[in-house]
Amino acid sequence: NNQVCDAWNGYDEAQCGIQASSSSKILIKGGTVVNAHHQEIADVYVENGIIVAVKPNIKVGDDVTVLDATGKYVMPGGIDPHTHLAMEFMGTETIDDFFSGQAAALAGGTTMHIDFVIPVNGSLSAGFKAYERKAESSCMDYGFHMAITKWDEVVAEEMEIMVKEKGINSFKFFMAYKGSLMINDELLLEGFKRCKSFGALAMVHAENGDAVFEGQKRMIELGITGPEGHALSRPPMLEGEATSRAIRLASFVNVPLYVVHVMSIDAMEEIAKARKSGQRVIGEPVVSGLILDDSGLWAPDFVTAAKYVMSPPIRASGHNKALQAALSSGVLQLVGTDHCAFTSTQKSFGIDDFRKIPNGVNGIEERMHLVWHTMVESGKISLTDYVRLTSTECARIFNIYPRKGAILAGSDADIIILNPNSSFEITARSHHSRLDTNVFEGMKGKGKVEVTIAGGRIVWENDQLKVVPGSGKYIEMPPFSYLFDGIEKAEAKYLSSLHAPVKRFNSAT
Ligand SMILES: NC(=O)NCCC(=O)O
Ligand SMILES: [Zn+2]
Ligand SMILES: [Zn+2]
Repeated sequence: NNQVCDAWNGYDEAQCGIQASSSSKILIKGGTVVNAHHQEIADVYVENGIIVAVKPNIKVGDDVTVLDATGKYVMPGGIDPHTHLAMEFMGTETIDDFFSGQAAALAGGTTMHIDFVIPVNGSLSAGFKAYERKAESSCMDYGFHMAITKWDEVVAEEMEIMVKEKGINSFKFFMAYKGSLMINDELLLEGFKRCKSFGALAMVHAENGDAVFEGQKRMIELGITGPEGHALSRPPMLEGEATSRAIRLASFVNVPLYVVHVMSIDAMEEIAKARKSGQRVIGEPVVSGLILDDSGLWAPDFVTAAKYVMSPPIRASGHNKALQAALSSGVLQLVGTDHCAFTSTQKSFGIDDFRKIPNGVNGIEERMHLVWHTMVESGKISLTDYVRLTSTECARIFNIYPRKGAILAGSDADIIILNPNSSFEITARSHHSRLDTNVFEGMKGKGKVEVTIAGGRIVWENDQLKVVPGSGKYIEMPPFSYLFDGIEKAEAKYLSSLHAPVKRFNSAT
């Protein structure tokens, strides 16, 4: 039973059985295998979901599916560090659930994503349970970050359980969304301290939520109620301020920091400054911020303009190019999507008031193609950089490398074959998300993912998806990634620097 399960029309679990075992042995022949630090012409042999060998001229028997990759690139499947599938947000729920969002991802060459668990009434364990259920229909591997939306002793204890028992090694703190997800600096500090003690990565949505609230009031008072009011109410300076504050507080606590969806030069420059000073700060741009500018938000018709509403907002032209440069120069380290899909009907909740437009855009299916087109085709980055930015660095940061993010013997068989001479075109008509719009509508480019292999199964070939609900695995992510290496030495140095003034003070009194 090897059914094609249609993510748009839903799927019939009875029909979408476990795939035939014929694809459990695969040989990819003659392609250029690209890893983050090396590329070579080699064959890749896969058995039972694992890469068994990577070398030239592998000979196999008749029971093996052979894919010819001559003239093409064989690369680790993309890992998207930032998605929101089946997320309840702003009075509604994202249209892509774990099945449809992942099917779309696979069609675009992404084979793993990390989604954000939102606590239920502040409870991390209730949130985790809810997301376990949401993810039951998964057709590709996934991991979880956890959001922290309130603070008390229970939350502090549950953080430890999440890290030690549930495979979560990162916590996101929202500095925006006043009145719902936003936390204050006191909570941010408490959370950072806890993250540090468990070797978990602290992540921030960096916008000054109080100032955004004020900005929104100003817009409404001026009679600006359309989608453009969204961008006008939360300018780049508010993203820069929050990024700087989070960076300084992380430095104060001496914990590594990950800034999600870096959308502006203002935020990027704060990250650049901190990294230059030696602080461990990771900056994640998302594909919408890298590629688009804010012109769509000014479209005269609401449906078009509202589809671009996300937070922080898509910025004026110039920010995107600066973020691309920061990515190629190493100031920013990996690319996510923040895939958070709301239909035009859902977006129309805010037809009279931009504050009610559900925030979020698509990208999970488009990221690999758009980063290829914008960064590799244009000569801004190398092939190996492409693999690092779309896959390997994410695996390293979240401590699952080299199981993920590499084409090496022993790694999971999550592989794409990209044809640099073939082309792609993005339209809502043909994409695999359930969304009825696409913020990248009409974009075309060279370099197409022709085959996706996830967990050793060929799930995308000849423009056809073959996905099996329930086949995706939850990937536990252990704490203390490389970002924590040596951090206690820096701490010891800091503490010893305090001794001199303390001694001076003691001898004077
Ligand atoms: N980014 C956005 O607009 N929606 C998703 C929630 C978040 O990441 O802030
Ligand atoms: Zn966010
Ligand atoms: Zn997000």
